[in-house]
Amino acid sequence: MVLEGKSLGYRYGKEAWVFHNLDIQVGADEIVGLVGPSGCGKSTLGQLLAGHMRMQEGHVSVDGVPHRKGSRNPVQLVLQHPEQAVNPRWKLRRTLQESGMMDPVMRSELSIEDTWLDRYPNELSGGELQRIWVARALGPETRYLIADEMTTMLDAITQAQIWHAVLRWAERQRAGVLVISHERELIERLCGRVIHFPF
Ligand SMILES: Nc1ncnc2c1ncn2[C@@H]1O[C@H](COP(=O)(O)OP(=O)(O)OP(=O)(O)O)[C@@H](O)[C@H]1O
Repeated sequence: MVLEGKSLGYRYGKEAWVFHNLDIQVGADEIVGLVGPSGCGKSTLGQLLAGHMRMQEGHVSVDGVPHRKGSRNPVQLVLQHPEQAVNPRWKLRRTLQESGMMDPVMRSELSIEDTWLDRYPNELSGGELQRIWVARALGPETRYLIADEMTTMLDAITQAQIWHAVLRWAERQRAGVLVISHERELIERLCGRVIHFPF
């Protein structure tokens, strides 16, 4: 079981290629770090693996099947700014319900309080809203999580809580996680394998 990108290439418009002929694998059950200098293409790669951008070269497969982003994407991407990921006009209960993610265990592990669910996104703090985004991403159909600077803006306690919940979820679900981060300590603590990009 593996999330696999083969011979990937991407360029924005007529700009130079960000990368070319790139192969990457993240096994289910694996926590893999992706590190590299600013601008080298880590976020671009994350978007391609999650199917959020159209491939220009190569292909991505999820557990041996070509990746097609449907209503239940098995590859979930969580970024830094949750306010851009949720519908500002929906109360958060609806946001979680729409994703089929009302699992009380997950909510408890992420310390999501029931009262938050009756609020709009702008009525929560950044850290509270990020927990909602993470909960939404970790549904039963999710096979791989791509965490692109997912906890960078958060305080140490919230960071630790979120990662603790993600690691427990990954273990239960036998899911793979790709951790994109500039924080070396975090990568060293979490990841069994680290990919240095560009490679
Ligand atoms: N929408 C865009 N249009 C044009 N160029 C872009 C766009 N998004 C990113 N780029 C360029 O593509 C390259 C790779 O960007 P990307 O965000 O993938 O890098 P990164 O490694 O994630 O960087 P950082 O560590 O700073 O987040 C950079 O040179 C960037 O300027």
